Amino acid sequence: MLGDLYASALSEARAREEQIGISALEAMIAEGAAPLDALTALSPTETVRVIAEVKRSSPAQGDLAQIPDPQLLAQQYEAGGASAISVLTEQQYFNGSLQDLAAVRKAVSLPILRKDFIATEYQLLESRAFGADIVLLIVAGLEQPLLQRLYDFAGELGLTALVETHSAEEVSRAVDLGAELIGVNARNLTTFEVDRGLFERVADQIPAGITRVAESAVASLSDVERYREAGADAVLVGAALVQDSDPAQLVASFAAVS
Ligand SMILES: O=P(O)(O)OC[C@@H](O)[C@@H](O)c1c[nH]c2ccccc12
Repeated sequence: MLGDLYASALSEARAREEQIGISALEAMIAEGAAPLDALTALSPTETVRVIAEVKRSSPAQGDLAQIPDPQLLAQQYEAGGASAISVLTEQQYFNGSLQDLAAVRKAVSLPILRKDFIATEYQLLESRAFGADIVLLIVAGLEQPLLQRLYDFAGELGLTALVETHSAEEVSRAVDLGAELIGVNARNLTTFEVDRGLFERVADQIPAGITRVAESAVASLSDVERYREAGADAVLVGAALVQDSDPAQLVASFAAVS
C-alpha cells in the first residue's frame, strides 16, 4: 500500500510539473515569504504542542469530513491554540490539494506541514512555493541515500523536515540523518494497523534535544495524556478534530495537557 501511495503522489506531481516547471516554482519561492521557524514553534514546553490536521479522507479511515472551507477549519485550530497545522495535499487517496495548502497559508500565521508522499526534489520545491514550512519525510518509504538527499535539500530550502518512523530501527535511521523533529506514527502505512503503544516503546530511542511527535490514533483526551506521559513534545491529530463539532475547543483541551 505504501508503494501505491508514493506511485499516486508521484504521478500527481509529474502532471503538475507539466503546468508549473522548476523555474516557475523557484520564482514563486523568491517572491514569497521566508519559511516560519517550525522548530521553535514546536519546541518542548510545559504543555503538549498540538499539530492539527486538515484531512478529508484516508485509505485507512475512509471519508472523514467534507471540509468545504479548509481556511475556516485552520482558523478554528489556530484559535484553539494549535502550534502548527498539517494539510494533506495528496489527491487520489486523501482528497487534498496544494490549493488547500495555499488557502490555509493565507488564513493562519502558524507553521504549516505539507502532508504528502514526498520522494523528489520537485515536491520539496512545490512545498515551499505553496507556503509550507514543514514537510513530511517517511522513513519506511525511502531508501536511506534518497532520504538523506531529500532531508538535506529540505534544509537548504529552509523547510523543517518531520521525519516519520514506525519502529526503533527507523528511529535510528532518522537520528542518523540529523533529524531535529521525529514523529512516531502509531499507524502502519502498509497494513493500516494502529498500535497505540508504539510511541511509548520507542520514545526513549529518540535522543534528548530532538523534538518528539506522537502521530495518529488520538481519539480522546486520555490518548493525548498517555502520549504526553510517554514523553511526547507534540501530538499530531487528524480524524478526531475534523469530525468534532467544535474543533477549536477540542484543540484547546488537548493543548492544555501538561
Ligand atoms: O487521523 P489521525 O489518526 O489523528 O492521524 C493523523 C496523522 O497522524 C495521520 O494523518 C498521518 C500520519 N502520518 C501520515 C502519513 C501519510 C498520511 C497520513 C498520515
